[in-house]
Amino acid sequence: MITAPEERTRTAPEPPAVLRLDGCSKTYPGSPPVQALHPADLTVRAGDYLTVVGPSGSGKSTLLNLLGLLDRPTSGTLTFAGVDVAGLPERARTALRGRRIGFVFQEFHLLPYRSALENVALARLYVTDRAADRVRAATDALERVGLGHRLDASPTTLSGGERQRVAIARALVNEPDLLLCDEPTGNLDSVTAATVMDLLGDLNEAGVTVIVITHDPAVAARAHRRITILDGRLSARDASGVRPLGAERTGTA
Ligand SMILES: Nc1ncnc2c1ncn2[C@@H]1O[C@H](COP(=O)(O)OP(=O)(O)OP(=O)(O)O)[C@@H](O)[C@H]1O
Repeated sequence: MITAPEERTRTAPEPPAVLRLDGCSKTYPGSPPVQALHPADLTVRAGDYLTVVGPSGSGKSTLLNLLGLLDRPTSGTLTFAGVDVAGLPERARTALRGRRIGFVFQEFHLLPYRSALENVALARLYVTDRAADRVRAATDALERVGLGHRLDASPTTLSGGERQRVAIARALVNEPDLLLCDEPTGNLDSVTAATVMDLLGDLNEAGVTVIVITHDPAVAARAHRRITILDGRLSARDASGVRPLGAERTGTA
């Protein structure tokens, strides 16, 4: 079939949104209350690699807790994989989080008396009670992060970089829609940190949607999209610098 020129030049449709914030804000109660996140709009699409960078106290943890469905916004709507999650009951939010978001933290949070394989396989209890499936998926995930030869190793015998790889394998084991990383290199020396960031880049190249929250501009520079957070306000940053903010809202990124 001959394709009309206008069809050939038509741009590909945008990938689906994994996560959408529409006017999401967060105010912690107290006297006085603390507005940690001003109303913000943000869309994260399948295959994105996005970093949120900001100094201490700027609102990074507040945003991470919202993006990871660990907390609810004070106002606005938050949609994850097409589901409006702000009003979901806690049990449904926990299920969504366990199955569809992989978390990577600065402190690796591995169980010291379990092998690498067991640490990863345990996370798959969210999706199956079949032990053989859990072992297979955990083996695949550890191979994916280059640790197929250390399945039986205890985390206590692994280096910091290897521990973080196990944590990344654990985050991947349920094939999540989103990998959400909170200061993933915070406990690593700069050389090891670079290898972990290389791994996150490779995973993104392979199609994994990645968000990294960090105070480290070098880590942030790895991403295709960079969001800055300052005093609870988001702004978008790309190679050309800070983009002007949306006129109607200060937090459109
Ligand atoms: N539970 C809470 N109650 C009241 N205020 C809070 C609460 N949690 C955070 N805050 C305040 O909200 C603001 C943003 O805090 P947040 O922890 O999100 O920042 P952060 O960028 O993650 O900081 P850091 O890098 O130091 O961890 C800060 O002023 C903080 O004091």
